[in-house]
Amino acid sequence: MDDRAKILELYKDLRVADVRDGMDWNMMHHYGSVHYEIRPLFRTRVVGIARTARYVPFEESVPKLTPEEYTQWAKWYYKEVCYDPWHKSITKGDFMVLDQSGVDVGILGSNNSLAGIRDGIVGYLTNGGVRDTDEVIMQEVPVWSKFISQKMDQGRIRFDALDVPVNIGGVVVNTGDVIVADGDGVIVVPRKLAVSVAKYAHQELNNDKAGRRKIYEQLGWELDHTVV
Ligand SMILES: O=C([O-])CC(=O)C(=O)O
Ligand SMILES: [Mg+2]
Repeated sequence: MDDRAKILELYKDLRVADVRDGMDWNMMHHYGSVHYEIRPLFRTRVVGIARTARYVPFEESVPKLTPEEYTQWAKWYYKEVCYDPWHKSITKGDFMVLDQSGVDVGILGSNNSLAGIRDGIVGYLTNGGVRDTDEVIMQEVPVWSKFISQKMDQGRIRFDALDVPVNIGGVVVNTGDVIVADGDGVIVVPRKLAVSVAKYAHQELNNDKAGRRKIYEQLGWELDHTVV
C-alpha cells in the first residue's frame, strides 16, 4: 500500500471531533479547524487528500453583447478564463479545495461537481459558494461551503493557480494534507503529522465508544456501529 492509501485507511473511521483531539494531542491546538461558518450542504462524512486551487476576482468588465454573442463569449470564458484544470489530473481520493477569494459565485454546481466525483474526487471544500444545490444534494455530492450562490462564474471570477497554499476558513491548506469533514465541519491535518494525529484520534474515538457502549447497556439499547 502506498503512503496515500495507508493514510486514507488510517482515517476511514475517524470523526472530525476525534481528529481535532488528535491534533490537540500533537500540540496543534492553534491549527486545523476550518471556521465554523463553512458547513456541509447535507450531513455526511468524507476523508480525502487535499488538492488545492485558487480563483481570484475577474478584473475586466464584460463587453456589451447581444444574447447570441454572449453565448459564444460564455463558452470562451469557461475555456480560457475560468477553467478547472484539476479536472484533468484527478487522483482517486482527492478532496478538492477551492479558494474563491470572497467572490459571490457558485464555483461548484450540479455539473462540474458530479464530473469530479465520476473521476475519483471524494468531496469538495470551498470558502465560497455552491449552486444547483437541489441536484447536488440529490446526486449526493459531498460539499462543504461558506454559502449558496445563484451566480455563474462568467464576468466575475477567474482561475489563478493549482496546488498552491490556500486559506480556507483561517486554515492554510496544501495539496497532500489530510481532510476530514462531517456534520461538525472540516479539519485539515498537515501530511507530516498525519500518522501521529491518527494514533491519538483513535485513542479518543475508542474512549468515546467504550463510554457510550456502557451507557447503551445501562439503557438496554441495542449496540450499533458507533459503539462497537
Ligand atoms: O458551471 C459551473 O462552473 C458551475 C455550475 O453551475 C455547474 O457545473 O453546473
Ligand atoms: Mg449549473
